[in-house]
Amino acid sequence: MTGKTLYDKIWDAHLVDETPDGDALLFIDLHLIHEVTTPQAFAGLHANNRPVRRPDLTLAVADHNTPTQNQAAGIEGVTDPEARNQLETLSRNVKRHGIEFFPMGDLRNGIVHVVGPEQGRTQPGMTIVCGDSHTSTHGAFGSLAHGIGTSEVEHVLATQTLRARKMKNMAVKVSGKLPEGVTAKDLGLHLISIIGTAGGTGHVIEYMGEAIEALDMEGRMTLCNLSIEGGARAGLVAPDETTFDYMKGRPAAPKAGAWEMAVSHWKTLYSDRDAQWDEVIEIKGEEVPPTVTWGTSPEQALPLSATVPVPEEIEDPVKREAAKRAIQYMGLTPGEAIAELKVDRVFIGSCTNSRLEDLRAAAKEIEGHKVADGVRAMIVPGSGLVRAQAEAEGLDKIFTDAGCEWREPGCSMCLGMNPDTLEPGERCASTSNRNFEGRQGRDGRTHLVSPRIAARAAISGTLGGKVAVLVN
Ligand SMILES: CC(C)[C@H](C(=O)O)[C@@H](O)C(=O)O
Ligand code: SF4
Repeated sequence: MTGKTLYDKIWDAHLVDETPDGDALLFIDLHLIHEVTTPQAFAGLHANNRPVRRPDLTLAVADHNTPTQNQAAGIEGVTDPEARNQLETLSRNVKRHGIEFFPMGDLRNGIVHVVGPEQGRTQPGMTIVCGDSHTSTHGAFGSLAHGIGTSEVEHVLATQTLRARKMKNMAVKVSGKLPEGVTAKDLGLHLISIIGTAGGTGHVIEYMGEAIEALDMEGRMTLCNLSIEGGARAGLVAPDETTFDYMKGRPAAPKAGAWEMAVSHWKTLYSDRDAQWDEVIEIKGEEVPPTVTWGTSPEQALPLSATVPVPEEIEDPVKREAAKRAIQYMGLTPGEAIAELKVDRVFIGSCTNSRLEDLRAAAKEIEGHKVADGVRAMIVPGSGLVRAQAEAEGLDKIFTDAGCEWREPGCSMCLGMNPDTLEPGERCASTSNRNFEGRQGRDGRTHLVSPRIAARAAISGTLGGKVAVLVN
């Protein structure tokens, strides 16, 4: 018998039933919900007069369309009628079904993919779903975590199971060490530039190798978060001491004797040496450059030191056309240095990069500098707890002294469903994960980068982050 991958192990442990042609039913250990993708799901339940099967395995937050200022004013302070309606509907639904909810303004509230791990609700070996594609983030703990659609949200609410089909196994092996200053964000974007946005389609990606083992949990979450942008619904990292250290003592983590038992189970969660892989990608850690997207797709990513592609030099006709269009939308000139592009805005936040380590990395660059003239920089912590801890460490002071805006938690300008948006034509260095046309506001231009590069862009005014030497 051949060995199993980590994905195979979690799948097998959660299989309730499977037909011979592969239609399976999986038990779901944790269902995360937010205001945008649940209203119809609850409405469907109510129409059929069904209860929520396991409110105890469900956790709700309000994150996508919450404003990032004056959250203390509550829903009353939300002016957009659609946003307000979604927030009110969620509050009503969680109350009716006895679901734990961290409302806007609660210190524990924040972006769903920051809150689950922070609370210790996300645990190794679990199956985790949410009506949100970046649920892949939670795979950093060695849990099978992926996004689902609204009709599936209704199904999980009603039954605590999910209809699923087994995906394929892809291994991404990263050997050696990442160069100094190169982060999980650079690695994720670099990988997508190699495999493309469809490269992981139909697969679960397991990240492994020395460079992955060396990542902290924040880095692993960043990388797993980006799996969906590479086409894979889920990403995984096998749990290890780094995982257990992060989890220990978190509110929902197992306590006392249960902790030891949990850890000994979690230690069985790895891919066997003789596991079968459908696809293997190998990357040398040393060769991963600081990476930035220049276009309107996460795969249009290049080293920060590169120049904007010249479409005529691209052989593949589909890619050539895509590059032409992206260059036009992004207001670029073929052949110009990416590092020299001037930015108008900087956004440090989103479920990709809004955790404490991300803010620390940004603060390290910004400390003692001022935001460049004409640049507006917004720092949006991923949760109220991240915000409070950052303040306890004085990071907010570093940011505000430099002239950055220090905001309250939420998805914010990652997708601009709240008042935080780009103006048409504005160029933004953003630590988020999507850069398609209009993502951060109509005609806004997004360059996806690490917190380190974003912070340097804020103080230098250019993507490449060279702080101008002032001569007077
Ligand atoms: C609103 C939600 C459905 C969406 C997603 O699933 O990813 C959002 O979080 C995003 O990042 O675009
Ligand atoms: S921060 Fe962005 S990517 Fe993450 S859940 Fe919110 S909108 Fe989606």
